[in-house]
Amino acid sequence: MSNERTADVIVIGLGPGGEDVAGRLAEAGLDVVGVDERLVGGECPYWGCIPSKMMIRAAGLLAEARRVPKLAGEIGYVDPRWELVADRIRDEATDDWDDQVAVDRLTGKGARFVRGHGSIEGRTEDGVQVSIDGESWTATKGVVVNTGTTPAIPPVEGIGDVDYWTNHGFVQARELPDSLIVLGGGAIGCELSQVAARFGVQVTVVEKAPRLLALEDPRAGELVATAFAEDGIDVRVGVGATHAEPHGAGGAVKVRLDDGTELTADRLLVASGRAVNVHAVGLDTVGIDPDARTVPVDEWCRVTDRVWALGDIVGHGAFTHMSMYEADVVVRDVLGQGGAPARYDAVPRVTFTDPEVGAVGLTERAAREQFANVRVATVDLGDTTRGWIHGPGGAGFITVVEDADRGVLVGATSAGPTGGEVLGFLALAVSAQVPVQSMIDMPYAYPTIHRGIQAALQQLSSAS
Ligand SMILES: Cc1cc2nc3c(=O)[nH]c(=O)nc-3n(C[C@H](O)[C@H](O)[C@H](O)COP(=O)(O)OP(=O)(O)OC[C@H]3O[C@@H](n4cnc5c(N)ncnc54)[C@H](O)[C@@H]3O)c2cc1C
Ligand SMILES: NC(=O)c1ccc[n+]([C@@H]2O[C@H](COP(=O)([O-])OP(=O)(O)OC[C@H]3O[C@@H](n4cnc5c(N)ncnc54)[C@H](O)[C@@H]3O)[C@@H](O)[C@H]2O)c1
Repeated sequence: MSNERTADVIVIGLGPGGEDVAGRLAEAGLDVVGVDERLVGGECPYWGCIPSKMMIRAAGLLAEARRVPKLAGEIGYVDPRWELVADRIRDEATDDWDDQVAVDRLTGKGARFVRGHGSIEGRTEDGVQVSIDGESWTATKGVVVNTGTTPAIPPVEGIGDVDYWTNHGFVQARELPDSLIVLGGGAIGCELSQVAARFGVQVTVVEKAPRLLALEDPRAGELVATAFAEDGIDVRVGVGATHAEPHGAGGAVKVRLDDGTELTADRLLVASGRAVNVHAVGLDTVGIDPDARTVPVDEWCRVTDRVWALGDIVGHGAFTHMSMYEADVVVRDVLGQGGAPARYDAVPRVTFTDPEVGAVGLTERAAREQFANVRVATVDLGDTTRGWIHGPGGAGFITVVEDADRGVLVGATSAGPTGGEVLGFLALAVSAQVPVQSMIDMPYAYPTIHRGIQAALQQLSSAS
């Protein structure tokens, strides 16, 4: 029996990266056990990226339809139907939150799958000991941890009495409320606020930082706030919630803000960041501070000897593409294949609001802290041919941040109708350290939005 509870590698948590690691190591011939207490694939396919982008696709169509009268004629009354989105999420995206396809994909690659709670118990000479729902297992070669995050519920008095939503409640909703207070104006808060508003919900966003998307270029938050005003969203920035309480039937809520304002709505959506639970997965038994906000790893995603961690918990960008990027690093390290270790100077990210906000590398502020000689230039899309042609929905900008001593970009933001796609060029430029002069000297197709990159680069020589 004990052999059944021994494997070469145990992967605890099968988010996008963990699933990839387990499958690839099994395909390479290792005896791999993948453990997940919920659904194989993690947050992204069932409650994150994919369902939220399905919502955004639908909400974007509504917004475009409403722009038709300004540019193309009459299409009549646009009547949003949330049930179409809810059905598509249930039937096409999540199989009604059933992961059988993903389990079969994983076991088809040769891995074993155990549904349960995994936790590291410590290390012995035989390997790393893992408890799976209380049963002891041994991983002779090592353990990979990809357990992700859970919503961080802010210390707002009374919030525990409120029947609030996190992303899970919103994604699984068959009906939207008439009104919604969104706590947090980061990526989740902004994307879901705009979806709700475009489906007719009266939305108020409360963000305690001075602006929306506070970690990005300040122009991005201002641009999104302007778009939100057009969507009828009430944006309150620089103010946090201090108290919340139920306010009638269902999930109705009353929220008090620290400026004394009281808001009421049919539902509260908490989107105020995410938390890592080191203790729950036993990383404290291998030396990690149980109160750590992220799990420190080296450039090969090693926590310590024979323990690797990847994805949101390592804190180098809570994105599916970073989880997959780190998965590749871990697979190569476990198999001793070498290659490039992880680097984080060109992390791309896109907030899929309309306008989309794409960014890579450093913001201007972060670059000025790191480099002595920084130049920054911004082009407004309205001043480019394609942005001007686009008309309604075409607002945006491209900002480039240069380390002038080396003549390379160290950061960039592209916000606009295709901000996430334009980002591809900028991400390559930052990652490969392409000389700014060679990007200025090349031709750019006309009239494209990405041609605005050249205009921004040309301004760098006269920028400071
Ligand atoms: C609404 C929303 C929208 C998003 N949109 C995007 C987007 O557009 N693009 C993007 O790149 N990212 C997006 N993200 C972020 C993205 O979902 C995560 O970065 C991604 O899922 C990677 O996370 P992860 O690899 O750390 O693991 P996760 O996806 O968090 O999965 C962790 C897994 O570990 C399991 N687990 C946890 N603890 C244990 C345990 N002790 N034992 C066993 N199993 C355990 C969980 O059940 C889960 O299945 C979004 C997130 C949200 C919430
Ligand atoms: N398009 C994407 O790639 C995408 C989409 C959604 C989520 N994500 C990932 O998921 C992660 C979590 O998203 P998130 O939006 O929850 O976190 P976040 O950290 O991006 O934003 C949370 C916001 O809530 C605010 N906040 C915290 N406490 C508050 C309070 N008491 N009152 C008012 N505001 C408060 C913070 O100031 C912050 O701006 C992100 O870091 C992102 O990496 C990515």
